[in-house]
Amino acid sequence: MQEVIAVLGAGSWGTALAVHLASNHYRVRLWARNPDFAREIAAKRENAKYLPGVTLPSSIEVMSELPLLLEEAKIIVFAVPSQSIREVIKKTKPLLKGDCFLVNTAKGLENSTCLRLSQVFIEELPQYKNRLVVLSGPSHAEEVGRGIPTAVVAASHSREAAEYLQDVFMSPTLRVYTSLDLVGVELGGALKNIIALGAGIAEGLGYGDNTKAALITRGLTEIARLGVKLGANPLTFLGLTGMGDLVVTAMSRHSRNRRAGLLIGQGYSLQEALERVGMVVEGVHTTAVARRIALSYQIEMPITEKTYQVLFEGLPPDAAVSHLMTRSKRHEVEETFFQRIGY
Ligand SMILES: NC(=O)c1ccc[n+]([C@@H]2O[C@H](COP(=O)([O-])OP(=O)(O)OC[C@H]3O[C@@H](n4cnc5c(N)ncnc54)[C@H](O)[C@@H]3O)[C@@H](O)[C@H]2O)c1
Ligand SMILES: O=P(O)(O)OC[C@H](O)CO
Repeated sequence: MQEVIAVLGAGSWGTALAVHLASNHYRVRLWARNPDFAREIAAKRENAKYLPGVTLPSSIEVMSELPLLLEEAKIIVFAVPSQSIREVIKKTKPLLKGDCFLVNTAKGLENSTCLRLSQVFIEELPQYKNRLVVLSGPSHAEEVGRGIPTAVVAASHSREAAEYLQDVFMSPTLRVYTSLDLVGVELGGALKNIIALGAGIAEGLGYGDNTKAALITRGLTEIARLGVKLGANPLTFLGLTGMGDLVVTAMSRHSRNRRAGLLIGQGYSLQEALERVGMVVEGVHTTAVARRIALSYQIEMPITEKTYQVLFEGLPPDAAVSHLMTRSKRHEVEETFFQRIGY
């Protein structure tokens, strides 16, 4: 019999990962904090609110009692929004046995501290530093839940931990690579949501594929600029958790960030857009945090800045695009910057 894996968070991603891990023959327990919601999913064998149309195999136990859920769990997968990660770690902390592995799948930065989420884990649970793995990459729940071929990255401070979780998640439909560049992997996963919001806004304004391609590629430049400053390997941003996730989030019909941007571009307020999407839109907090970091390091992030002004300062979306288009002229490749850092 395979190990028990606890998945914390019965939203779209937690549910899709639970289904995937069950198909890899693990004994999966899925945690929904609301007992009625847990009972509903268990009875229907479907998470109709967050992942309709995907059947949960009978081997997945859905529950709301955390102590029961974590009993025997060898691997604990966190799939709640980034701003809830610390709260859920704190709840989990007294129940951990010591020899389990922790997997973070949330993509964001903590608003109150500007920390990457692995830093939040390590602050709360320093003894788990080498048992913590971040799973990231272009992976929409709606596709992973249906077994559509997908490739992701397992990143960790520990090669052994990354390789262990690579084996756990790997399947004929989910290909898993490993990485030791936690900074690059986490920043790529978090910051792409800002650009996806921007791409959605451009689409909502009625602009075309050229505009989106420009936002994606120039967006990647500013993500890498900040990432390198914070210690990431620039090549990580060309990989699955960088370019890969940026492309899928900016382009996919499943993306919550793109959808929220689309609604804002069409004239809805931020609040209205979030209500209509009805699931977490990580890019909103991330835009505010990334802008704060960029200002403190004096890193130029024009798309992030304009997205911030649209979301929080009432800048009309068409004016934001116009500001970006009429910035002072420059070279595309910032040779001096990359030479300075040795690449
Ligand atoms: N949905 C995807 O395709 C996908 C893919 C990869 C990564 N992610 C990341 O996974 C994270 C979760 O996203 P999602 O799409 O599943 O969100 P979601 O909105 O579909 O679901 C979030 C779930 O977390 C629960 N939750 C929120 N706060 C909680 C708390 N304090 N305690 C317990 N439960 C809480 C909600 O009730 C809900 O069930 C995000 O960081 C997202 O970026 C999502
Ligand atoms: O649907 P989104 O925009 O939250 O994106 C989900 C994942 O991060 C895609 O890899």
